[in-house]
Amino acid sequence: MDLKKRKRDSQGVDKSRIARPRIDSRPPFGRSIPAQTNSTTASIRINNRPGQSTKSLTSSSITRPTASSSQRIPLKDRVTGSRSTLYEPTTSRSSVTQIQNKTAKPRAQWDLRGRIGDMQTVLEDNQNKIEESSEYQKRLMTDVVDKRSQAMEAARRVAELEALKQEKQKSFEQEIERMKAQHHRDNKDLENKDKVNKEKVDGLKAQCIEIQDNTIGLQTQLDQTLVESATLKATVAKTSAKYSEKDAEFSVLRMEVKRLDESLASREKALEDVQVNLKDERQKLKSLETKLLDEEKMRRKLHNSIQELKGNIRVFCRVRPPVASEMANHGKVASMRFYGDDNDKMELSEEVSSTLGKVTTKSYPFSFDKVFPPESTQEECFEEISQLVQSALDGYNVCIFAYGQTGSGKTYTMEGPPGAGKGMIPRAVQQIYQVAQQLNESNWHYTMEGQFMEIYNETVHDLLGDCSNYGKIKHDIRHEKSGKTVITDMTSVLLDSPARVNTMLRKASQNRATGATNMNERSSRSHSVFMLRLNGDNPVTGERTTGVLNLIDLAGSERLAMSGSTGNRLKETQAINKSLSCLGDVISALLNNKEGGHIPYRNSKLTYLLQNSLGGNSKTLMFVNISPLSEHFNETLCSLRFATKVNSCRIGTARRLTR
Ligand SMILES: Nc1ncnc2c1ncn2[C@@H]1O[C@H](COP(=O)(O)OP(=O)(O)OP(=O)(O)O)[C@@H](O)[C@H]1O
Repeated sequence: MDLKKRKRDSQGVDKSRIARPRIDSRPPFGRSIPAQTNSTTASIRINNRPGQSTKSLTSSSITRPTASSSQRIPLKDRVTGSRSTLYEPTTSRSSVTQIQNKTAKPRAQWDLRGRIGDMQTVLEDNQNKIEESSEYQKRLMTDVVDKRSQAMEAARRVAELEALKQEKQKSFEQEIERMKAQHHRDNKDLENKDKVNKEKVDGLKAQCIEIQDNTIGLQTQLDQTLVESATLKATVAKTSAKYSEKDAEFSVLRMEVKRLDESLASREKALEDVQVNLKDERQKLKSLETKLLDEEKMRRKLHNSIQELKGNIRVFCRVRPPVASEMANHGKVASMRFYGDDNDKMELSEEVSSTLGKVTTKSYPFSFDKVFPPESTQEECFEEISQLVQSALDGYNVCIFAYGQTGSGKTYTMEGPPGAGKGMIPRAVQQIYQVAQQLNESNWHYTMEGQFMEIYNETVHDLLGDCSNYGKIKHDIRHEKSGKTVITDMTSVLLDSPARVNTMLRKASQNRATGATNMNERSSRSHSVFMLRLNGDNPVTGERTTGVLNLIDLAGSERLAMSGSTGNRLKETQAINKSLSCLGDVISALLNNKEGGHIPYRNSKLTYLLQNSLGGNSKTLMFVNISPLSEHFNETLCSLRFATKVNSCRIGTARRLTR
């Protein structure tokens, strides 16, 4: 049923069902219902809805039982479709006849009594039926009431269903709207996704193209690799062939190895014998080492004895050659003669005119430990002093001076130009390195520290320090009880290679140049002292030594009268002369050699600095440098006389310094 029709019907009870139940034309009894029975009316009031008019049901609208039916047939409820519990009356007229037929024969006309009796029976029967019908009607009425309440219930249910339907419809519509909106959004999303996917697809296409390009490239590489692979295969085949050859060679070698193994076994046997011999040899070597140490000690002792025999203070005289500039200026060379079996004598001579005008030659003979004529080389000079360097390594204090007038060759002798002409300082250091290495074999290990200072106008300057501090720091000299001389704030350089010495000399030269406007001038007017401290350590014997090698380039020794100086220069010259004179005094005092006698070391900075190198425990060598020119004759004479004085000085037996 469509919704509209159902809505219309929901206004009241379905009249088609209620008002027009299917009427069975058959009477409910076995015979026709009498007319008076039909006239029986039952009025039923039906309340469809509040406010609706009450409709009445007549008996005609009630189903009647068919006349022919003698069965009890349940009536079907037309509204609910369920079977009714009402049953029609079963008694009928024919049944009366049947009773008569069963009980007796048909009554004769005359049998009024019998016939009245039959009629009474029929009457009673009819009365029963009427009662039944009345009850049946009552039941029908009850049934109608039930049906009506069912109809109302059904109508209420229909209304509820209608409301539910409305509600559902509304929710359906909302759901449809929501779904439409969702659908719209989904569409949008899909469009966006589609767009993104398109972009991705485009990207993938581009990648695809790139991959295709790469694939082509790789294909090309693959082709090349295949070609290379083919080449390699060919190479492998060749190598395999070679390998076979080598394998064969290897077999031969294996046999050789086997042979060598056998040989090795025999050699191992021989080695064992050698090891036994070696053990013996080691023992011998050990005893030889001990012997060597003893001999080294003996060598030192003998070396020192020789030095002592030679004198702990020695004087060498060196005459420099005339330089080119002097010859160009028509310089005249003084007359000198060098002689003596040991090249230890020289004679200066000059022509002297008497008051009568007679010219005679006056000679001045001198004898020193060694005399080096102008042609002597640096190497020859060093040969003579190398033994003193050895003494410094052995732990003695050694002092080597260069004394002479300005320009006599002191700096040349001490430092010299680089290369073959190098002077005593670089040669001494070089020898020390060499000897120190040799002494390593006798378990002696040496370290060297160098200090380079200048004494100018009785003030000590550090030539290895910061040049900006030059002349600003006051350096004090202290002598420790151990015999070590300490100069405060003085730079000390570890000289672990000969190259370091050259660097150090350059630095000293630069600092000297900084301190003076004219370097040559300054070097002439100051004493420079290179102090090399040598620390030896022998862990085997436990011996430790400290030797000091002092190499001193003295200031020009020219006399005050000769220098013709004034002002500052005069002051400088006085300071130089004082210090040189003090040096002479110290040497004279040492010459007197009185035990415990006063030695005036403190009278000058130079002698105080060299106190420990000029005393009894030291070895001193003085180079007297002289000029070959006759114009310097008198100064040369003075220098040689000073040197002779020094040479006659015999310093007491030297003592070795031990730490
Ligand atoms: N044995 C030598 N052989 C060659 N040239 C030398 C020799 N001795 C010195 N000379 C040269 O003589 C000149 C002066 O020498 P040097 O500067 O060493 O003298 P000096 O005594 O140190 O002078 P100063 O007191 O001014 O320092 C220099 O040109 C130097 O090269």
